[in-house]
Amino acid sequence: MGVAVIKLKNPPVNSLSLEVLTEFVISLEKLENDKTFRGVIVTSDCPGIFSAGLDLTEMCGKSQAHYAEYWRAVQELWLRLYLSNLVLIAAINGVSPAGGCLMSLTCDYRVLADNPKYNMGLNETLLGIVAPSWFKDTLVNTVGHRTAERALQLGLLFPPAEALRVGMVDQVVPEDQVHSTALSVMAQWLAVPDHARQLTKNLMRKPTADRLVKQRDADIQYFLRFISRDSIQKSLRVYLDKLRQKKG
Ligand SMILES: CCCCCCCCCCCCC/C=C/C(=O)SCCNC(=O)CCNC(=O)[C@H](O)C(C)(C)COP(=O)(O)OP(=O)(O)OC[C@H]1O[C@@H](n2cnc3c(N)ncnc32)[C@H](O)[C@@H]1OP(=O)(O)O
Repeated sequence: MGVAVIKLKNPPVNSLSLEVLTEFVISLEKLENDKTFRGVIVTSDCPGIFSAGLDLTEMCGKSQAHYAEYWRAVQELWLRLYLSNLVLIAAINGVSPAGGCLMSLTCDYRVLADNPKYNMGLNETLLGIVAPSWFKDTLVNTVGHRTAERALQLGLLFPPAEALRVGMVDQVVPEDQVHSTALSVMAQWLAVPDHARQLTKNLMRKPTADRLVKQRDADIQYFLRFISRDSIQKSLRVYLDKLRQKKG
């Protein structure tokens, strides 16, 4: 039925490095241009981890030029995914904090594996950073304003039952059924004529995407100012050190 599977593979935690973001955009563009494909299942090849989100090492201790290049790549992937003409279904087979959650929120439908460890949410505040307005918009468009307001301020990571309850995911299924469920949901979405579904998707999502498109450069400058602050760099270093020391 013209369905591709994009399996993220950047061990150990599928962090969204500049390279991963760039390759993801290229793969998506190829699929968009190949008319034999109408849908994509986005999933992970890293056991237990859908994606650890943006790569913190790309946002810490690097040059301004690097931050700018990285942020443009984050924007680009979000725009491509959010406005994709393809049906995108996230088969979430692991934990998905922050950017990992955002990636799934850009999809048209989310199937999450029923494993209490597989938390998802925008936890940026717990790192001492702030989810940008377009991350916020994506969450609001999915779960509504009040749930998003509370989740964003508290940096909540929802276990599967809670994620389902607040509407962050559409279905929670046993782990071994995530892929087959994504495939059967895909069949339902592909039963709708492409042009009508695509125009409707655009109607729903373009106003949100346009807000970023209209001020992409300003958004990059905003990010640069924010991420370069000593206090923010310090928060990121402390968080990364905590992650690294967890093992030792
Ligand atoms: C005035 C207002 C202004 C507003 C302006 C806004 C401007 C914009 C501001 C900036 C916005 C940024 C938005 C950020 C989005 C993000 O996505 S930030 C990333 C958030 N991610 C996380 O918090 C997840 C962190 N990771 C984990 O919790 C765990 O690693 C895990 C995913 C649950 C997996 O656990 P486990 O299997 O136990 O693996 P670990 O041992 O923890 O990790 C293995 C190695 O991987 C490294 N690592 C983990 N996550 C990341 C990451 N996101 N980036 C880079 N590296 C990561 C970890 O350090 C380990 O490394 P080593 O010890 O070197 O092996």
